[in-house]
Amino acid sequence: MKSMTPMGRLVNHLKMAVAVEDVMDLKASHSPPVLTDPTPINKPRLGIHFSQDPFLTIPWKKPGGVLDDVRASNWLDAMKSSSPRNITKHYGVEFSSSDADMAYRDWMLKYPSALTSFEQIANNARGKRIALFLDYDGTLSPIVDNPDHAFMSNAMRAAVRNVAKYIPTAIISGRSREKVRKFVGLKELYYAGSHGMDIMGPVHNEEVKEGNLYQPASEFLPMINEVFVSLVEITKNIQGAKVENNKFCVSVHYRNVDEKSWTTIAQYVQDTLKQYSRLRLTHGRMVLEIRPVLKWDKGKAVEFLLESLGLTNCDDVVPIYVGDDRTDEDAFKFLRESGRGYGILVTPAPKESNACYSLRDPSEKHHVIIWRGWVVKSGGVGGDMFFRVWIVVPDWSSQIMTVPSESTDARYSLLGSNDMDVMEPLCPYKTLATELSMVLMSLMPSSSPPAASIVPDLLKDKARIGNVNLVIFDSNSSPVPKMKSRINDN
Ligand SMILES: O=P(O)(O)OC[C@H]1O[C@H](O[C@H]2O[C@H](CO)[C@@H](O)[C@H](O)[C@H]2O)[C@H](O)[C@@H](O)[C@@H]1O
Repeated sequence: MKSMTPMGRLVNHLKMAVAVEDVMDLKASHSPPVLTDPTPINKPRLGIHFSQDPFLTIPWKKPGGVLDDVRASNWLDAMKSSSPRNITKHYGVEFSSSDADMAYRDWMLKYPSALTSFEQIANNARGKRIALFLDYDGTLSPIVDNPDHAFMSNAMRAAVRNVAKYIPTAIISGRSREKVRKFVGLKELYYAGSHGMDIMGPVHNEEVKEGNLYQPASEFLPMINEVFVSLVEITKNIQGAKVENNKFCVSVHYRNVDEKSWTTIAQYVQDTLKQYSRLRLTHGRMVLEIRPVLKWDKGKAVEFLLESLGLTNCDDVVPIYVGDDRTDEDAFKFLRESGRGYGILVTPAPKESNACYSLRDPSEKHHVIIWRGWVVKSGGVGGDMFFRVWIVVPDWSSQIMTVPSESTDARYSLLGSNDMDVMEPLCPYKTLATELSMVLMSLMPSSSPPAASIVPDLLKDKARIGNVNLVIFDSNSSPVPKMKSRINDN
């Protein structure tokens, strides 16, 4: 029997999901989720087991809006602690930086660094399939004051593009799907916008603009638009406040608002929510997020995508989720509770989490190392068999890379945290550079000294390298097969 492609499985799952929605929709007034696939939907097959009631049971409820993860009296505290920008002053308590370091080190006993634990994670995943789920803001892009300027770097984009060649990769964001997709700019990924309420598979055919969608909250669209307009209006005189329409949810940003006005902004949001009993509030980093009272979150989105990819109930699948925010906890929790995969929390300050590992420095280079590592470990580039070849440098006069033979004494490791530094001298060959760096990583014995400080010198002085083999890289394909044959030639 012909095996189904991931996209075929997604389409299939979308059909099932609509059926799920049928079961969920006991109130009959739902419009069905958008489904661009015209095939009629037949009987339900519940791949994902949802409760029959799609709405949250609210144990604590005021008339009107629902305060989800905080009580009204704690809004201000929650707002203050929502974004640990300065770890020497966290939860209002001053720390010396050495105290903060020590606290962080203690905390890391519970949430070890994903960087230093990479080999261990990779060994546990050996021979298994990895699925990668990435949050966007604060994970792939640095937190910045203006949400419209939260761009990810080209190096990060290249790394995600590369890992997605070998591992199913999804972006799960609180942003609208369209916006986050525009920021990321990679059509080959899965995207779940609006905290997972707007899911789309990769678009392979340029003419099909929207791909296949799953939008479990589509009935809330008019309500969300209404709330957006009203929040824009009432907050317009609060300097620095910004209201963002994320399609199935609305973000009210207070990062640039004077702390004295936070109570006012919280009051406005609370007043608005009172008029909408079917909306609830969650907290993000310096942002209040208003969303439907639906049992749907980033954890559900991960579950949905695993199902769509045919990766549910498989012992050989290791889902990895990387995120920085409270809303990512739903995904960490899903992985933890289902006993599968690992959550990696990106945070500069200790905090309780359902993640297993941590990344302190949200700087791109750490992620890049990890994604490239996954490519190597998943057999995409190199693999163990290439661990005994030495170093790669570009020949600047042509797009030819040179590989010293084993007779050279250039044994340097790129598994340290500085290998992005190696990329810098390779800028003229940016596309190639990422491939190149991945190969380097796969080629270097992990126990050897860091190459980062040495490679720039090597680039300047090729005479030091000794015997070289020439390997022509094609930036559109993995360089390894060519390299392999070249090495075997010797
Ligand atoms: O799930 P995410 O992809 O992490 O999205 C969550 C929110 O991210 C954005 O806000 C955050 O990042 C901004 C840019 O760095 C920052 O200015 C803001 O303070 C952060 O909260 C986005 O603008 C929101 O709409 C998302 O809900």
